[in-house]
Amino acid sequence: MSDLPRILLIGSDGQVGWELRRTLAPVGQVIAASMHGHAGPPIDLLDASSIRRVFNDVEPDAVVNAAAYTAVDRAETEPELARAINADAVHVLAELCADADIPVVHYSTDFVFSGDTDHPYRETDEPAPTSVYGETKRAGELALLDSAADALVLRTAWIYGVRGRNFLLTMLNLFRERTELRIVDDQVGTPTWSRMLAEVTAQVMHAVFTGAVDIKQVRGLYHVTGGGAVSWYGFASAIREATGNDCELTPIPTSEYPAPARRPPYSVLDTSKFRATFGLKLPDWRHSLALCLEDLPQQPAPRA
Ligand SMILES: NC(=O)C1=CN([C@@H]2O[C@H](COP(=O)(O)OP(=O)(O)OC[C@H]3O[C@@H](n4cnc5c(N)ncnc54)[C@H](OP(=O)(O)O)[C@@H]3O)[C@@H](O)[C@H]2O)C=CC1
Ligand SMILES: Cc1cn([C@H]2C[C@H](O)[C@@H](COP(=O)(O)OP(=O)(O)O[C@H]3O[C@@H](C)C(=O)[C@@H](O)[C@H]3O)O2)c(=O)[nH]c1=O
Repeated sequence: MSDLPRILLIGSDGQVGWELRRTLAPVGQVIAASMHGHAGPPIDLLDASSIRRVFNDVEPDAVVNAAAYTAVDRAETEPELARAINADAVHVLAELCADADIPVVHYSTDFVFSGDTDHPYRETDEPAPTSVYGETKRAGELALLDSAADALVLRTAWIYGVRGRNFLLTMLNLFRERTELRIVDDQVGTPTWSRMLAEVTAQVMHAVFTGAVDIKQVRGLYHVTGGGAVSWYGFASAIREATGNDCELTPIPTSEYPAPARRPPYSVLDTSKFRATFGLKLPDWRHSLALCLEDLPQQPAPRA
């Protein structure tokens, strides 16, 4: 039997969850729960009894919840499903973690903000979500922050990586298929590498387990993204440049890319509270993009 603390990781097949499996391994004994139970117990966040059963079987020393309903456009027509996963299930987790008196880490999103601003959002700024996804994620934040649980709610943004559904992989696929792409240039945020987020999460968990920080003192809400800011067009251009693709990119306004869900025009997050509390650096998005691209199994060949 390992003396390491037992970490119940929920959503271990998602893009962040998959990275957390590796980064949390030196910090604790990771029990990787997921919908389909590939690497650990199956769990269905739509079923409170499933959450309670897994929790009681695992007897965790901490919980990390990386599961969520993340289909931003589809959520507009499936609000009940999005709410059940992003808010109701989190409420159940909050109660379980509070009763067991164990820490819980949870992720939220820049989409809790309207984006009608031009300065980086701080944790003290009032959320005003303009999409079902954003609304349900805000409800999930409150389920933890208003509970007695020792919760760390990490609000992040624009996650990409070598796995899962994300903008980087979408662009690399489209670069192969198309000669021209039109990309919105009036939504500004900060791309965040899934592995970087998983690494800082592990460092925070380590600090909590070793007592380097007192969870009772630091519990609460934190903004955690890469550094810097860019539009989706700027991000696509950087990916194109770094991978030597010659697909032509045209900047367009959001009005020319209609979608069911409204996205915030400006959702840069001020991460100074997180950096100061935990003494951690958050690399600039360009730096992380370069590291992530090194890790891609296959670079698409530039067209001849
Ligand atoms: N992606 C992004 O750009 C951003 C994400 N976030 C937040 O970060 C966190 C991680 O996101 P990310 O890794 O991108 O998300 P993914 O969509 O990649 O992964 C989410 C995981 O949750 C699982 N899941 C969905 N429904 C259930 C359910 N009913 N029971 C159990 N598991 C379920 C999914 O399983 P399956 O695949 O089988 O459906 C999937 O593996 C989330 O809280 C998200 O809201 C915040 C900001 C930006
Ligand atoms: C494919 C494509 C997208 N776009 C735009 C649409 C959209 O405004 C933007 C990003 O599109 P995506 O669908 O990849 O990303 P989107 O679902 O908006 O991403 C969001 O996901 C959720 C989960 C979050 O929490 C957010 O932080 C954010 O990352 O790019 C173009 O302009 N042209 C294109 O060809």
